Amino acid sequence: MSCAGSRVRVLSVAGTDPTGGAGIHADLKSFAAHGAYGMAVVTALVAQNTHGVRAVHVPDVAFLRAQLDAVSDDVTVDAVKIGMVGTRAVADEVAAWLAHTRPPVVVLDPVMVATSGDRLLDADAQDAVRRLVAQADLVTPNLPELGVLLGEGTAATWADAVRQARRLATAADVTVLLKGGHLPGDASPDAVVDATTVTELDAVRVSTTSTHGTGCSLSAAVAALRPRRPDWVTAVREAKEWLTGAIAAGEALGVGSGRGPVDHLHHAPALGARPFSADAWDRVADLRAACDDLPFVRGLADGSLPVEEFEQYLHQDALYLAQYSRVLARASQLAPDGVAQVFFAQGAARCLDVETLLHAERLARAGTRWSGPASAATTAYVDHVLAVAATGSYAEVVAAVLPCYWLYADIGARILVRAGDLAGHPYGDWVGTYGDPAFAAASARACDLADAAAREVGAATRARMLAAFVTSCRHEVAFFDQVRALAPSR
Ligand SMILES: Nc1ncnc2c1ncn2[C@@H]1O[C@H](COP(=O)(O)OP(=O)(O)OP(=O)(O)O)[C@@H](O)[C@H]1O
Ligand SMILES: Cc1ncc(COP(=O)(O)O)c(N)n1
Repeated sequence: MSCAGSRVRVLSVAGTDPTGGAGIHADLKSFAAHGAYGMAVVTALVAQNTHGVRAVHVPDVAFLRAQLDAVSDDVTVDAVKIGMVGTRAVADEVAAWLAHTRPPVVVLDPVMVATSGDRLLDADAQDAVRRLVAQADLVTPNLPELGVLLGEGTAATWADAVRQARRLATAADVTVLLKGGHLPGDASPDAVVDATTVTELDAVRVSTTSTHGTGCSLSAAVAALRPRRPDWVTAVREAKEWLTGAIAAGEALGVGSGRGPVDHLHHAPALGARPFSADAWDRVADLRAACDDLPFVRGLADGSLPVEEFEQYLHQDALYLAQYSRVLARASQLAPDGVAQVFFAQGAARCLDVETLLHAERLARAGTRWSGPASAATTAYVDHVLAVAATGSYAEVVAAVLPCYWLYADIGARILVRAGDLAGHPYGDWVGTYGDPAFAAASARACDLADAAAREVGAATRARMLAAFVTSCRHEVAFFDQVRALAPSR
C-alpha cells in the first residue's frame, strides 16, 4: 500500500453527532490525531447528544452517491472507514460505490445500536450490512453486532465471542477486530481475528462515563494508521493504546452530562492550548494595576520622588541584581539548547556589567551612604528566586526570572509615558532606559523561552511555573513599594 501525498487521505462515510463525540466528527478528530488528512461523506443526520438520539434524518441516497463520487472523482482515497449507514438503501449505495471505487483499505464499523441504546440501523438493513462486510478488509463489531452479523445471539463469554469472530472471518474472508467494551469485568480486551490467527489485545478498563464514540474513534484510527503500518495487528495495537488514553482523558473535557466523548487529542496537550505567558499575564492583572498606584512609581514618573528614596531603591536593586544574576546563570546551565543557554548567560553578565555599573555610578555620585544590607523585601525576593534555582526544573527557573524582565518592561513603559518630556527630569536618565528597545526585545525573548519551556512539560510542572511567576511578580511589587517603608529609618 502506498501513499503518494505527504499525508494519508482517509475518508469517513458515517452519520453525524452535533456534540462531536461520535460519527464523522469523532472520525475526523481521530484522523487528525493520527496525522492523516480527513474527509467525510454524511450518510445520516443524527440529532443526538451525550444522553441519546432524538431524531435521524437520512437524505436521499442519490445525494449520498453524489457526495461519494464528488470525493472519489477528484481525490485518491488511501483508506475509507464506513460507520453508521442507517438504512438498507444507504448500505446498498455504499456497497455499489465500493464496487466501483475500491480504496486500498476498507474498514467497516457495523454500527447498529448507540451506547445510549438507541437504534442506528433499520431492522431490515441487517442483510445489507452483511453484504457490506464481504467488501471490507477489516470489520469492527462489538459483541451484540457480531452476533447479528452471524445471525446468532450475543456471545455470553469472551471465548464464545472469539469463536464467533473466527466464524465470521472465515465465512466473509475478512479480518475481524472484535471489541470487548461491552464485557463485564476489569479488562476491556479486543482481538484481531482472521481465518487462521487470533491476536488478543488486553487493555485495562478505564472507570469512566466517557465512552461515547469509542467504536467510531477506534475504527477511524485504525483506518488512518493501516496504510502506514505493515499489518492489522500493528495498526490496531497502536490505535487501541491511543484510545485507552483518550478514554481516560475524556471526563476532563467536561462535554455533556451523559455519556461523554473521549479526548482525541489527549496526546497533544499543547495543541491549541494558550501559551504559558498569556495565562501568566492574566493571573497577575491585579498586581500590574496595583503597581501604577504605588507612591514610588508615581513619584518616579512625575519626578517628585525624593532623591534619597531613589538612591535607596538603587542600592537595593544592585544587591538584588547580584543574586538574580546567579539565577539567570542557573537558567543558562539548565537550558535545553544553545540559543537559550546564550540568552540567559548574557542576561546574567548584563546584570553585573551594565546595570550594576549604572547603579554604582549614580550611587558613587551620591557618596557612600548606601552600603547597608539587603532589606527584608529584597531578601525575600532573592530567597524566592534562589530557591527555585536550587530545586526547580529549567521551566520553573525561567518562569521565576520572567517578571524581572516583563513586569519591569511593562511598568517601565507606562512610567515613560507618564514622565513625558525627559529633559530636566531628575530621573530622566533612569526612566529613559525603560524605553530601550533592546530591553523590550529581551523581555519578549524571555516570554518566548518560557512558552517554549511550558510546551515541553506536563500540567503539574506548568502549575509550578505559574506559581513561581506569580510569586516573583508579588515580590516585584513589594520591591517597588519598600522604598516608602525604608525611608523613615534613613
Ligand atoms: N471503559 C473502557 N476502558 C477502556 N477501553 C474501553 C472502555 N470501553 C470501551 N473500550 C474500548 O473501546 C473500544 C470500543 O469498544 P466497544 O466494545 O464499546 O465498541 P462499540 O460498542 O462499537 O463502541 P461505541 O460505544 O462507540 O458504540 C474497544 O477497543 C474497547 O475495548
Ligand atoms: C453517527 C453515529 N455513529 C455511531 C454512533 C455510535 O457511537 P456510540 O455507541 O458511542 O453512541 C453514534 N452514536 N452516532
